Amino acid sequence: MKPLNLCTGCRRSIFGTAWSRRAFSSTPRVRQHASTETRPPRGPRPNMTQWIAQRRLQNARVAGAIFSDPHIAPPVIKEGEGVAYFEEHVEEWTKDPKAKQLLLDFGILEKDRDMLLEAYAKAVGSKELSKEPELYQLDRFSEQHFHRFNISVLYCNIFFTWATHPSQRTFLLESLGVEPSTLAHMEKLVEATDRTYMAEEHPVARCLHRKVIMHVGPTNSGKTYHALRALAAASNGVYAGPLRLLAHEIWERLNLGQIAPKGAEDPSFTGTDITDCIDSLPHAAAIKKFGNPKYARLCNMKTGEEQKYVTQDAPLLSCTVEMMPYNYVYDVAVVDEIQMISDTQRGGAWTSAVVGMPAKELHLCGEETAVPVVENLLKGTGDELVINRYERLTPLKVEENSLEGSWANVQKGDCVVAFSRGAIFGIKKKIEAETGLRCAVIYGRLPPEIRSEQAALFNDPDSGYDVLVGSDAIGMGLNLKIRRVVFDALSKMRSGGGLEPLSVSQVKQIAGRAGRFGMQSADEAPGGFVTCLHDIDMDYLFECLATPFSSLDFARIRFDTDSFTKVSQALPEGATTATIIQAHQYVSALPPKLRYHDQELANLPVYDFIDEFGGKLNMAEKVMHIVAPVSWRDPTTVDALKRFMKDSWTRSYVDIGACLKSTAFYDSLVTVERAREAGHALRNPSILLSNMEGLHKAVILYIWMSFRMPVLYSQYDVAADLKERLERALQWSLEKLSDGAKAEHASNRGDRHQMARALKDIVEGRAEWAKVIEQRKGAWTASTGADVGRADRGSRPYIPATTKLAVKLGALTVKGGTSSEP
Ligand SMILES: Nc1ncnc2c1ncn2[C@@H]1O[C@H](COP(=O)(O)OP(=O)(O)OP(=O)(O)O)[C@@H](O)[C@H]1O
Repeated sequence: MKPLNLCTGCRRSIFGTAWSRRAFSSTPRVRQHASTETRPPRGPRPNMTQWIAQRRLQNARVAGAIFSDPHIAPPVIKEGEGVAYFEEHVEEWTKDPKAKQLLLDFGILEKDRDMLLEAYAKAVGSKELSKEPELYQLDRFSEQHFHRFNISVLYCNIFFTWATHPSQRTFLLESLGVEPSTLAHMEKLVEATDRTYMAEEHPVARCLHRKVIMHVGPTNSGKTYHALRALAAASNGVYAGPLRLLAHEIWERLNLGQIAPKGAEDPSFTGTDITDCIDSLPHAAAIKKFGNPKYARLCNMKTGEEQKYVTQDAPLLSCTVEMMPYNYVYDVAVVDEIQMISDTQRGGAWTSAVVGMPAKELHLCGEETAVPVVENLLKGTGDELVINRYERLTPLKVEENSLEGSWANVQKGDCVVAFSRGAIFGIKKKIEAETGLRCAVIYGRLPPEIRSEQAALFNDPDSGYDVLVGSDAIGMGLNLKIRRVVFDALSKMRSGGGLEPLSVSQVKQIAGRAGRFGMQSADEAPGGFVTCLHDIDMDYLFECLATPFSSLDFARIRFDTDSFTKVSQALPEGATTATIIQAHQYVSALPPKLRYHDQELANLPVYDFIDEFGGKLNMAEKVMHIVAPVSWRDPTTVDALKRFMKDSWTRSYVDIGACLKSTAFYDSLVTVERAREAGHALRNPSILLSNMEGLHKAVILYIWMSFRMPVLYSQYDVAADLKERLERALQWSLEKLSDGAKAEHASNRGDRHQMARALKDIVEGRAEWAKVIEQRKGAWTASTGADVGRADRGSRPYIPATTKLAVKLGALTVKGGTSSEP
């Protein structure tokens, strides 16, 4: 991105004439620029634009070291210079010890490996491969590589394509003397990893001629609104979003009739097909109080950790993208936040939905950036694509001035964005001390339920909370009444260490949360504002907001049990989990603009853990543990997983109490509960909070497992109780941090809670499930074999209620103690 040194006049033309509210009320002051004299009080902060330029230069200098050092970012290769780079650096890759070891791990004999690498380097160096750029997809070298390891992956990938191409066969076998068994082995590996025709992996979707409708535009432009109206009008359908918070919200809104179906404006519209029987529904009162009975739809909900069934055969389903069902044909499917298709850890779930969702009408909502990759994926499916583009519904204005480094300038309705938990609590403390305003907090480690509570406190004008301090977690899934977004900084810690600037997309997403349509009070002009704490960050803010979105480079793909099994069979016996995953990445032939999740490579040490602790797991269970929601950088959840696995060896079931109650994290919960009962203040609230957040993640992991291995992880109810206790304690602790705020507010939040209770009632009773479970038990015993046997020896196997219902609905197939869910 080129730095845009915008003068005031240019900014006006970009953001419109009314871009600064302060400009109207006061004489514009002379902007201060970075210098030692004007340095903000927090210490030296580099100008973002200069800093990015410096980092790119550093990256270019270390190009030679990229293959071996995972912490060095690959260089940015300019468009058109990719092929030259490929040819110039090939020898470095062929001599890289890690690349050599990898090929040995893949089962290539040392002698053959060295001959092949030498021949490959010669062939590339002599421009032989550049004559067929399409076969080797050499344009991949010009893509923007901000992800570690990618260049090494490309070299290896092209190496396999070259070595197994029929045109090389005679040369490699006869002239070079490579063993035929080595070539046969490489061919087997290439075949096992081949995903070139991934569209064909979804035969049900391929039988339909789908209409794919993309709703694209900036935040707050009504994209989801239009897609949801189509869903509310469909005779059956599914909504899939990135967060369980979002799945829950849409579930609530559909059941309560808060989404007007497409066509409701038509005078002949009489209501949905449940209008006649609304009075007999358990949530009739809630529908009448909180929604429009004419629009109410029956909708179930399914996330990784939670399932809510309003009725056995509800025509609609709201879920998280990973939980999308692929075994039914729907009339309408809505997939939200489609730009997440390139997410390095979860993007594969969006790719599968785009290619394989069996829906006659598939709505994809999100940023314009995703259009090219979706177009590319749909080339392989033959579906029809329609693109609807939207504009922001309310203006977003950039303020001319920063807060000049002072928290005293924070106002009611502001949302301050910072990028570490420590910074968030520090800022909250300062704002409360300097302004007397009260701050709610939202950050990624906080459970979604608590994030939602904190958002409700901020939105409620009578709660006593005026300001929100949050991380980029505010960027998605929450309807927030933000008047102005204030960036504390425009850089954040990268996962491998060190700071990195926020991307244009991140800045736009976060800034765009200000001035949400329909969230303003009647006396406020529509629209939102954005600024920074420090003057020095303002140029980068302007630059990001003035930069058009650049398209996503690629969509992500994930491995599944099938590919994992195939690849492990093609590798030498005893290949480690890490090697199986690397083979997917380094060998696989993919359609253009597709990449495996980076997560898989970043987590390699973690897979040793699966080998060490998961010795008794079968392939499907291994994959399940790999994709489980474990924050591998969070020692609490990793430790919890270890305890769960060890417990499963020694006991017939995983005892959540035995695993978690002896930890310091559980002690923190007890300490907070005692303080709450006694009405005492908290000592070290930050540590207590952090411990409880970790424990919450461990409990969520247990619940996630209990849906997939219900016999082994049999204490769903105990885990659910613990989760609720933790959420109450977390919420109370956060409120305690704001002395003077209305602590009792959370326990008496009026309508919102009434509505939540009413919706809880609509989930069917458990007696009916128990009957079904009895009927199914025989079949289970036969199919689960050892697992049920083990459970029977210990204690009566307990199947979580929600799993029972899912089984009853045929939504889960319980086999080998594991569901067939992703
Ligand atoms: N035509 C409309 N009439 C009434 N309300 C609308 C209309 N379009 C959008 N809204 C409301 O405006 C708000 C923003 O819309 P929506 O959530 O669809 O935007 P979006 O572009 O998907 O935003 P984001 O990407 O930020 O989630 C919502 O509260 C939605 O109900």
